[in-house]
Amino acid sequence: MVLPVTETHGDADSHASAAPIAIRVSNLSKCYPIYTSPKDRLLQMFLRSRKALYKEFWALRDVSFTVRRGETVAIIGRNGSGKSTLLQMICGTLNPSSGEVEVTGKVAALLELGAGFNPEFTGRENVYMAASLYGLTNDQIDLRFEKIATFADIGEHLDEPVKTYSSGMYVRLAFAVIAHVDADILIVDEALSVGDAVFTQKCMRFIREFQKKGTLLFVSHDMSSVLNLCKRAIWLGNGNIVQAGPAKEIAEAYLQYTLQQVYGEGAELTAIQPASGSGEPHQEEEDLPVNHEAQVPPILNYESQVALQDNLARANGWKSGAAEITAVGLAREDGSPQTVFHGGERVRLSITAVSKEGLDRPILGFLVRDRLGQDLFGENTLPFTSSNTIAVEAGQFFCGEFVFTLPMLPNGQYSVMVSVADGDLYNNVQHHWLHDALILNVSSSKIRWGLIGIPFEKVSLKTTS
Ligand SMILES: Nc1ncnc2c1ncn2[C@@H]1O[C@H](COP(=O)(O)OP(=O)(O)OP(=O)(O)O)[C@@H](O)[C@H]1O
Repeated sequence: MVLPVTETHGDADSHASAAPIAIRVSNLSKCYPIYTSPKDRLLQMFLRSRKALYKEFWALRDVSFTVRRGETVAIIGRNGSGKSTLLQMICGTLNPSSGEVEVTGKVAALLELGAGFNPEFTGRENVYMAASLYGLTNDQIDLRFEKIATFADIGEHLDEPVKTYSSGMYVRLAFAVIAHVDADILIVDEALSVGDAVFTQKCMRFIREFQKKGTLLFVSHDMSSVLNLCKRAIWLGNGNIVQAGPAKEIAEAYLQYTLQQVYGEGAELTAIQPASGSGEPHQEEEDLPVNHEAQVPPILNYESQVALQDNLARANGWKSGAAEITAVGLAREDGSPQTVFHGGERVRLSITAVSKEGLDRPILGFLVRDRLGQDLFGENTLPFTSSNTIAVEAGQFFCGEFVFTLPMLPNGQYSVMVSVADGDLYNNVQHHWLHDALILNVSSSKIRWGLIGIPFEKVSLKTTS
């Protein structure tokens, strides 16, 4: 295995069709009584069912589907479409008006801020309370507490009442608990997005690991997260299933629907089916305008600012003890320090490590990941040094440098994973791996589409006969 190594992402869905059913939702409905005045609500208590002083509001109506063990299924839909209502009934925190939910296995949920913890209790007390609700004994919680606290990483706030927590701290603790209760089914919603980049990455790593064996229901308005994590999606609208099927198909249909809502009736959007042979380009390659100039300035100012955050001391990861990364830095190409960079700028990324036991063929590598943990780009020293490898002795420091053009990234936070290994292309051993040694904060980016931007040199609009 050679650096940078892509961690294996769970592909549980590929065998999902043969797997037993983990969640069965049958004709599930939830009706809320809506009173025009509080007085009517009171009066209704006396009248019981003799006369209805309320209107019925069906938050969910006759919803049925199954999820097999090992599947990751997205639940999407506009605000108020019934997603939380459905998930609360799957968790057992809300009773259905009719229909049934059958769940095989232990369900743990990270649903909306505010759910779950007692605000008057400290974080520590809430961990014990929440974990015991998930069936853990006090002894089991004692044994796992350190891991939960390390995952949450909220320091001394753990002994303060939860009501004083920021939303990020709250989610950190809530996720740390559900990650350590041996859940078979996880339900995660948008609440996750309030965490910072380091925490979100930690959660995504946990989720990807969980996907290898567990069942996941993932609620999101972010279609790129849905496509990245899920193979199947269920679209809810006004309490009904609008469409269910492959995530790509559903996400595209949902996107078209939401765009239609934005455009209104003035423009009707129709789905386009590819005609046979439509994959062929309309123009021969040689007809396309080619710009031969070496350095063409971009016609738009795509500049995005990349602010650097050294996270080495707080980075998550693991080590064997044979070698350790001691510094990671991003500087100008000439090596001079800088804390704010621009997309398209030439930069130098350096990784310094120390050998503890002596390494025959050290390798240093890095990988830049977006907030969902998707690998964007990276490299390791091996392909460049295989013909003149260096050996390092115990106690010796060594440094790998990578000079490249910083790509233009959409706004957001990115983490830089770094690692040190020893070996060659076919046989190498990782010694120190840090998931988020550097954080890149990208702002003012004009890049709107895709994971990475490119500078467009020529864009035109003209009429053709
Ligand atoms: N206790 C309640 N009493 C009356 N109506 C309710 C109650 N709880 C939810 N609703 C209504 O049920 C509908 C579905 O709500 P739900 O919270 O499930 O939607 P959602 O899809 O999760 O929305 P969001 O994306 O905003 O979280 C909404 O119209 C909401 O106003």
